[in-house]
Amino acid sequence: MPFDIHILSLKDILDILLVAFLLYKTYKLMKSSGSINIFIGILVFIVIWVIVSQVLQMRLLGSIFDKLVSVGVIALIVLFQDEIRHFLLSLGSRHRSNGLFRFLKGNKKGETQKEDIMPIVMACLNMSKGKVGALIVIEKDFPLDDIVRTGDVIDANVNQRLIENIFFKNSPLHDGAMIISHKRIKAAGCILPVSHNLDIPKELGLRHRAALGVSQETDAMAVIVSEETGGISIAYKGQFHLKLSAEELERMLTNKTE
Ligand SMILES: Nc1ncnc2c1ncn2[C@@H]1O[C@H](COP(=O)(O)OP(=O)(O)OP(=O)(O)O)[C@@H](O)[C@H]1O
Repeated sequence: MPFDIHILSLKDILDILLVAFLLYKTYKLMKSSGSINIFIGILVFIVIWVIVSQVLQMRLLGSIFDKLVSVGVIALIVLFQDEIRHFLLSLGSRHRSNGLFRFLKGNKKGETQKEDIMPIVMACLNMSKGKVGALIVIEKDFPLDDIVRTGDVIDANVNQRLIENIFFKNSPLHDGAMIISHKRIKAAGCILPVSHNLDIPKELGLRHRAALGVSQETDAMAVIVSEETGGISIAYKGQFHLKLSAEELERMLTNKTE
């Protein structure tokens, strides 16, 4: 068979770059959801498959691997439905609202009002001083109605004293998460999906895991005040931003980090 010399065209380079980008995105997604070993396993399988069927051209083993790959795609979709949903969500939400929070919707693009986030910032700072544990989830484009249903609906203005009151240790609603949407405290005492990421530091317990979980499955931002240390952290897009100062918290909430 004559050797086919093929000069790389611009399209090929673009093709390679896109595949590299997709692989990188998949790697990051798998890492944040704690499925990195599965990702490495799949890569190893693909390499073996390519060697067996393309390089060595072993027909019998190659055809078995081909069959496995065609069934495997469906298995992967079932296995990674959450990750795929998160990936599509992050692709979609990037092109909408330019990072403005849904609870601030109603403001024009780029007009995030400081007074809208200050009650949250001030409440978190006070709860941090008093070591009152809190978990506040701010909805963006992905609707959190299913999560709201797990708690008690409040539907009140975002108000510093109300936030502190809800998380006060003996309050009936202090357990679980508060959901803020459309500039309103929608609900409290809500149950969030817990992240199964194995890389989460041991000292971070369920409150932090739940915050990371919701940030992996939706595009919401979760603010955590630690009951143990008083530290304020944010989970966003499957990543922790730990031990934030007041300025950092304010900056992240006004979404200047985007
Ligand atoms: N799935 C969940 N959804 C919402 N809230 C949760 C969930 N799991 C735990 N919590 C909240 O976290 C609290 C338990 O926090 P835990 O001490 O395990 O977490 P932590 O991350 O170590 O935080 P802290 O630093 O405040 O102790 C529970 O009382 C509850 O209010």
